[in-house]
Amino acid sequence: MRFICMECGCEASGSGQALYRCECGGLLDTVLDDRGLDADRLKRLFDVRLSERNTPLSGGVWRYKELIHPELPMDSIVTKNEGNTGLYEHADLREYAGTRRLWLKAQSENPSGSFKDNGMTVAVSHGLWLGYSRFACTSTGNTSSSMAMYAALAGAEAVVYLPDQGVSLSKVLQTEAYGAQLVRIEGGYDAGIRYLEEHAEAMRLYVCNSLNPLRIEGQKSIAFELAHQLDWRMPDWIVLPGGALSNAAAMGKGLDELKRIGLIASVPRIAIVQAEGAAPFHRMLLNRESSLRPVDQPATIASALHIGNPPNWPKALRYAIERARGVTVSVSDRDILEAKARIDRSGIGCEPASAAALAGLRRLVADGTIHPEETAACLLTGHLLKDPEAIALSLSLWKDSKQTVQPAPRPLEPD
Ligand SMILES: N[C@@H](CCOP(=O)(O)O)C(=O)O
Repeated sequence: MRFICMECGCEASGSGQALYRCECGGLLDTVLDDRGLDADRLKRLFDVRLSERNTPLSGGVWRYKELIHPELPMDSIVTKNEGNTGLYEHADLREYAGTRRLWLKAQSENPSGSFKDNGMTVAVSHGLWLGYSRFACTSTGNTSSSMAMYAALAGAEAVVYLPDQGVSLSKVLQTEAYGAQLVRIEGGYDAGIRYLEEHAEAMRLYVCNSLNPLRIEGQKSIAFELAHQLDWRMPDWIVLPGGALSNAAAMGKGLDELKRIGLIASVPRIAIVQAEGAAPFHRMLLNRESSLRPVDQPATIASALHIGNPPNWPKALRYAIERARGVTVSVSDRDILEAKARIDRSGIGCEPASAAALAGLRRLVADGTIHPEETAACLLTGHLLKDPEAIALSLSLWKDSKQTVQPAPRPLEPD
């Protein structure tokens, strides 16, 4: 696997070592060697693997191993057959969004309840291959739950630098239940990333946050599985929530590779939806700025979007905006809760961050960016049970909006 700096273009090397950033400070990106990859042969291979049950390559990530981590030895793979998640259509949600067709890809059905598993199985497997036995992250709760689960499966140690702001209690409990050691830190996710960048190497900790390029490689599988489920014919738009922007970066990179190999005919456009109180990337593009100005105090009901300084913005810019002709939009917490209530009542269900995708799609159709005749897929990133407080809030919003004065029952007339 080759690691190239996004800033200076240098190739980073360091055998047996975890690589996150170049010496110049730029993010590292991986380059897929697509020589010899034949689209028809790959399609047949992926179909065969899909038809198998409970083999390491039958899951929705490692099924696409050739496009994710070709050289990783099979005995380093730690997997729970993650991916293989549902793709749903629901008439009420399509009507609410206003598009001709709408699919919802429920990464919330992953083993730890979020899309993080797609990337984490790859990051942890790669770390084990390099010889690490201690895995670390900072997190608003989904990343830590996922990392703790895979570390426990591998019999390794998990250390979580837990922010004292913007996390959901049930996600923290899930992380602890998988046996992770929790170290409280002051500040939010952004402070945690700064801490790990400074100290992880000295503590021989393998960092599993999405600034680790292997996380992005794993998350590309969401694009691959979506394409596979739709028989390699993609919708016009893919709409996803933007916090740390790993999803946007991975989706854009995955689509770019699918197109290059000839597995899809064209790259769908990407829409990134940020919460109004944590929208530095949207603001940067809106103001045509060339670099991101962090939001000091992110504020949103969507715990997974509680991020003011998304580390992956250069990758999201390259892959989701430039190569996938992407757009950004921001939505209010109220919009998020309203969309969440609809997704929950459709029987699919999700956490608030995921609902931002549907709220954003509705906004983009209303403002004319997306045409009603176009088709879209929204990515649902986390499970409904991840954030119980938000369930209560969206339920009361739903009940208020539906409250009508019931006519008093009439007494029965005697015959
Ligand atoms: N929502 C995330 C925050 C971003 O984490 P990362 O894994 O992309 O670094 C979380 O669950 O922690």
